[in-house]
Amino acid sequence: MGNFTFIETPIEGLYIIEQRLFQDSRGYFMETYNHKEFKEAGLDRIFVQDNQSKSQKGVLRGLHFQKKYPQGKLVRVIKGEVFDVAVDLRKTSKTLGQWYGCILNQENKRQFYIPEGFAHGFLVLSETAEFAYKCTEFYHPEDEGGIIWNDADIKIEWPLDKVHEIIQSDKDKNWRTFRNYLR
Ligand SMILES: Cc1cn([C@H]2C[C@H](O)[C@@H](COP(=O)(O)OP(=O)(O)O[C@H]3O[C@@H](C)C(=O)[C@@H](O)[C@H]3O)O2)c(=O)[nH]c1=O
Repeated sequence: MGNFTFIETPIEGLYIIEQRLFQDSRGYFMETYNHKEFKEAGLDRIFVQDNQSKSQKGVLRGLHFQKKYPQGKLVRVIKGEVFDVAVDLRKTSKTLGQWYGCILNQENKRQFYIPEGFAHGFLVLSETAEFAYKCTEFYHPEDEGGIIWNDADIKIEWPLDKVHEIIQSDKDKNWRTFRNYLR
């Protein structure tokens, strides 16, 4: 039996991943990535960059993607809690424009696998959150794209009742709409 459970979501290619937790008197141990097991689950990807960020409550990062150099992302929360969202931007997908969101926190230790072709973002629900992720492509700042977080067509149900204010970068306040992206 493997250490990972891959849970399908309503959007093809998006997975919630749970790991076996080995607890003992010292604390716990878990694998967070295992190429063989991911490959057996159909996620035969090479990750080339690992990132980590810390954010205050109410911080909303996203919705980001890269155009010519799309990134698959394996994301998780080390400390705190976020509402994490992926939006299907694959132009031939039957779920184009649909979103899926999940709670990632230090207790559930869930990971979220977001393949290439999605926009990604998250809202921090705890006082602070430390977020870590692996990417299948390098960061190309000149190639970065985005969709506005509150797009009227995508209609993400952000849990805004759990934060007092939304804190964003100027870049993230000014992304285009999904309609504009489709043109
Ligand atoms: C993402 C990234 C940023 N940076 C630098 C550029 C900038 O000066 C600083 C902060 O960048 P940003 O404001 O774009 O960081 P951030 O808003 O955290 O961007 C991230 O958001 C989430 C939602 C994602 O999905 C990620 O792929 C990534 O786009 O870090 C890198 O050097 N390498 C990277 O891979």
